[in-house]
Amino acid sequence: MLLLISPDGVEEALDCAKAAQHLDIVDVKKPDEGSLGANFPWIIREIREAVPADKPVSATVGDVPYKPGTVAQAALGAVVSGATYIKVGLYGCTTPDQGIDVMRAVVRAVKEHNPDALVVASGYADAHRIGCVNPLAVPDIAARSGADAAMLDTAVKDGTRLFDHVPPDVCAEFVRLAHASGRLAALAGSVRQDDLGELTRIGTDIVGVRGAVCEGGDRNAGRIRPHLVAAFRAEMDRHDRERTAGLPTAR
Ligand SMILES: O=C[C@H](O)COP(=O)(O)O
Repeated sequence: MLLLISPDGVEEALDCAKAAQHLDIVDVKKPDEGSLGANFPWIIREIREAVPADKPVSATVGDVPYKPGTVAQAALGAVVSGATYIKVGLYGCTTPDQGIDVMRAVVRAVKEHNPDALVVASGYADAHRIGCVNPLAVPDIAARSGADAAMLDTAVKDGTRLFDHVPPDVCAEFVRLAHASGRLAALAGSVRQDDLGELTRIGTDIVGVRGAVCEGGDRNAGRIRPHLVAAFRAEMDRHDRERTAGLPTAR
């Protein structure tokens, strides 16, 4: 399982760089603009320069409306700025067809610029609270649009978590559907260390976190701390080892 960490700007990205050996992807977002809020192109560039070259930088394009042209341009901005994972939150898409329209436009805009960049279609575990597309529709949206990964995060960061909205057996189905079409499955949403056993067991490819590696577990007031990133990674590695050894993934 890969670890994606979301700093809120250059200063926190530098802290991520200090913990670079413990993480796999640095994810640029602007939390005060939403769960998948988009940051400025120059911040993506600065963060790309600040983190080691062998660590991919991801950028969120926002909690986007159903406006394929607008979103495609934003996605191009992210990839031009140096991101190689482009994440799109399908906030304003109420049907799978709308999600596919948006993601097809994004895939074309991104891959024409950089065929190696990965496009991530993200839905929301708490979709029922915001009226957007059902979480289990996201793997099919990813497959039919040519995106590389299907993801879930939470839209409302109020302390509720991924498994509060989409229980582990449904997340397992999400992962199964993504893998069935050859996509990666990424899961996030106030994930904590004690969720890692389940996330490992169901075969999650990428886990995304912020709050769990911020001081006090507070994604807003707390800052990302390298020692918390290291501790989170150690727990991931423990579960990975147990899974590889065929042991039950204990908490
Ligand atoms: O993409 C990952 C998100 O930023 C997760 O943030 P969170 O762990 O605070 O919900």
